[in-house]
Amino acid sequence: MTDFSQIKAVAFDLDGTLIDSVPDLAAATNATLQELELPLSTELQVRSWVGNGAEMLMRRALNFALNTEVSDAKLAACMPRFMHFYQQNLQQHSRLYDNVEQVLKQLRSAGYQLAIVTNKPFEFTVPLLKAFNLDSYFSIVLGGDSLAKMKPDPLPLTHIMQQWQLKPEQLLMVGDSKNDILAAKAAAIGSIGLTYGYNYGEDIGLSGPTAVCEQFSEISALLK
Ligand SMILES: O=C(O)COP(=O)(O)O
Ligand SMILES: [Mg+2]
Repeated sequence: MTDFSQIKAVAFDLDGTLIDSVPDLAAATNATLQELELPLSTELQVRSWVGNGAEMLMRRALNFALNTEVSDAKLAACMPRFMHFYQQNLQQHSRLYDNVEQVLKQLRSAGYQLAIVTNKPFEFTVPLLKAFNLDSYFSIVLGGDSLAKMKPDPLPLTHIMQQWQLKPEQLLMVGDSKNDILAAKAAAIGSIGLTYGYNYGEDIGLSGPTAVCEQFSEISALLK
């Protein structure tokens, strides 16, 4: 039986964990591809390309559309367009997963400190949290570009442990992707893997999280 009794703080992933953001990410990806007169991506493809930040999403989309490795220069030229399109429609078609707000409220009332550790660029992270009225739950918010390295590097998690003076057994990572689980392992902390998210179409259980949940609501039973 997994023992989370020492946990004092929880770091949450964002895309595929709290928010199903792929519909808007796909729209911004396709608006960028359309401008370049390239073939468009399906939402299913974009689901399998999310996980390593906006630039990697666009790199994967361009590699597929061009049927070859995109040059760094071409990718760099496209990024401002993607950022522009995504900024315009961050929450048009995105939605909160079931019971997210309820569980966050419960955890805060129970005294847990909560953080966001996402690979999404920081400039989109806070507006998206605000759009869904979630910003007040988190006292640390880290985007993929907030520190020198993003998940699966442990740096965002070790940063939180330093900020909040936590031992590894006191911090838990909750996410949908192997990047979340690998970052947690590298930081020597526990993790919960959620099965409903993206994870490149792979089973999150294969990454070996401490526990696997099928629904966000199951987290409250693990953290009493
Ligand atoms: O934007 C991404 O690529 C992934 O974001 P996440 O780390 O919140 O899942
Ligand atoms: Mg995710």
